[in-house]
Amino acid sequence: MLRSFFSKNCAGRALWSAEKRAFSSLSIKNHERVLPKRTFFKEPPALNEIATLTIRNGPIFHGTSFGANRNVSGEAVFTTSPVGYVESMTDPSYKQQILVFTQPLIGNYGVPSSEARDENGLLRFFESPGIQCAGVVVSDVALQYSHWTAVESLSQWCAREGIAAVSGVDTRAIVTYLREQGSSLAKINIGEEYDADEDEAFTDPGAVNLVSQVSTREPFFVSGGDGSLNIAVIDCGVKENILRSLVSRGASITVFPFDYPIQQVASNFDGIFLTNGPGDPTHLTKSVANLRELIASYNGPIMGICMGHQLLALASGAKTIKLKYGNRGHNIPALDIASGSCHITSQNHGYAVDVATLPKDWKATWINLNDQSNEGIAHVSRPISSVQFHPEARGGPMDTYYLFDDYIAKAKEFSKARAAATASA
Ligand SMILES: NC(=O)CC[C@H](N)C(=O)O
Repeated sequence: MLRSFFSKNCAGRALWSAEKRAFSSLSIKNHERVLPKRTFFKEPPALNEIATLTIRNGPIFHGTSFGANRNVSGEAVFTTSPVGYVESMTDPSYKQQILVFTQPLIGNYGVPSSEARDENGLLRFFESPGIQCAGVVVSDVALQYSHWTAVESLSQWCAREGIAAVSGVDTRAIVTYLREQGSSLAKINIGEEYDADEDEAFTDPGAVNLVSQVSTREPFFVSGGDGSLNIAVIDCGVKENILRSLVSRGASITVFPFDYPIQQVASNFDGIFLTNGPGDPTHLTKSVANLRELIASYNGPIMGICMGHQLLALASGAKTIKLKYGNRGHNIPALDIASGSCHITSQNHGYAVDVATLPKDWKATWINLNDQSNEGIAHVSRPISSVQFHPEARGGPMDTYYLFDDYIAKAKEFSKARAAATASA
């Protein structure tokens, strides 16, 4: 039975009516994240203009612009992914970051349509409705493109979305600097004029709650399977492929804003899922407090990915740390401690769980074989676990897809147990 809670406005938001069926598509809008309106720009790409990447207290790189005629600021980070620039750039976890690609040629297969949907009504090619990073830096951009899904070039896409883009710089030198000095604040200026010393022009994404900028404003529902398996997703900036991975396995999902008091409605669900998201997890004090109550009161399976992993760790009482330059790529080896097997994983994070601070009823389950940082935790006796890497991939290898199968199996088991308990009550 759905409680009247749903009809209340618990976080200053209008929620759907309790009188309607709990998870019916009649009661809430299907398949749409409620996000601030996107602004599109009409100007063509600023091609052949000088573009300057200035790293705060660091080197300055002059190249050529191929995106919007706008100056941007953010945190410069690098990714070693050879492909998947569309997926990376639309991943909300890259919010306010300037993404440097180590792959020398980017853009050669163009950009697919943002409108395309799959059979469940989810975005087909994008990980969110549009570009999330602030800017991109590449060694060489392909202005000519060819792919059956492509509708425009990387350059046209960046211009339309107001994203600054630089090519013709030595990305090896940038990456060498970032590896030695750590992820750094940076800005991209288009045109001849730039002021390397103008400190206030550097915005620090680590200083603010970025999740509130990318999480859905309202809960939404996506129907999957026969409707009997219901998962609640806490959206910290969810990648569409997390939603696809749940729905394609037969789950109906209700996606909640990041700070929603999930512990108050959790008993309606067969499992809770915590998503990826941008920025420093310690800003999300409300979400952590909600999770702490959830863990204390809910017996179903809880799974977290990346930001979700870090939030779960904070809720358990552990701490997170900022890594020097993070892990971003599609080729990162992670060891499953229990089985002793190594999997190649997709990653995008700057923070990590400090495994030394894990309370005794939690254990580390995965380790990064490049830098030995934590890649996963689990509760010692309950079906609660999370991973730092991205089992949903997109882009990247699908080696750890099976973690979704395991989670869905646990949710089905819990669903049966719930049904049996209700029947005998
Ligand atoms: N992809 C993610 O969820 C990233 C988590 C967090 N923002 C970090 O950088 O560590």
